[in-house]
Amino acid sequence: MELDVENVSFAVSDVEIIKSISLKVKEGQFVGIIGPNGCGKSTLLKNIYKVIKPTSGKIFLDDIDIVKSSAKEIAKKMGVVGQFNNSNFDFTVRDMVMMGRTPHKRMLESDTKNDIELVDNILRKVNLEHYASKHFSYLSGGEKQRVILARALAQEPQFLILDEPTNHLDIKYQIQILSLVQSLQIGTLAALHDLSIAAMYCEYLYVLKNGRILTHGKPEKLLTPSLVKEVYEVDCCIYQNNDTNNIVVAYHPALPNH
Ligand SMILES: Nc1ncnc2c1ncn2[C@@H]1O[C@H](COP(=O)(O)OP(=O)(O)OP(=O)(O)O)[C@@H](O)[C@H]1O
Repeated sequence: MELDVENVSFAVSDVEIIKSISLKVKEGQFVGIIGPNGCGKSTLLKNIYKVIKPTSGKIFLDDIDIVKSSAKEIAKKMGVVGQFNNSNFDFTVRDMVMMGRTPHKRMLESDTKNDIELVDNILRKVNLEHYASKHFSYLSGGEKQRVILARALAQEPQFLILDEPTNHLDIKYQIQILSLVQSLQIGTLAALHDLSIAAMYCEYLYVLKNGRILTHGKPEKLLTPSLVKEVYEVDCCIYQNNDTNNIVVAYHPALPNH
């Protein structure tokens, strides 16, 4: 599915947090949003996954008007891994992942053999098969993050929204989870903090600053030391690793009184 965001703004008490943002995620593309803390990444994503409503603008997933459609209708197509995933209820890991099937069910419909097999399969993919009967609230941050991704995958989404999905993950799971998402070959829009990781997985990047799109492009062209300086106020060098071909961003430490 293709995401089309057109001139979306969102304001709270007349203060515009995101300003006339337009972006596209084409069929099967993995697109990243980067930018400093507080620039509006989560606010933009929340508009797209319907937690908040844009003050103006249009959001379409293929021909589905996200602003006008019901949350259940959207959940059949779009999986979401949000930033804060604390649950006040003491569900098991299996229960949490099974919740991903809800949009595809009628009220009070019980779990089918297919649902159970699907959930088992996804738990294996995120290395949580031995955690199925553990309580979600007792898990570590990284384990919780993998459960939330597993729940989104159980929705069998045709589009994914990820808000800093690798937040709590060690490097093995960062790579495992993003590779897993990449292998799905569905449209994905992800807010990411780590620029080297963003360059490794994203085909296209949008840079947000002060609630606006500052620039956008393919990582290998877009990411330059001057852009990083402008956006993050940090000096860096950027090179392509000969062994992996990955683009690597290496930061200079800040000098005292800098
Ligand atoms: N409902 C709200 N009311 C008032 N201010 C808000 C609201 N939601 C977000 N903001 C403000 O809007 C700005 C953008 O927040 P947002 O969470 O979108 O940033 P972000 O780019 O995701 O940041 P981070 O990288 O730190 O997660 C912040 O300054 C935040 O305090």
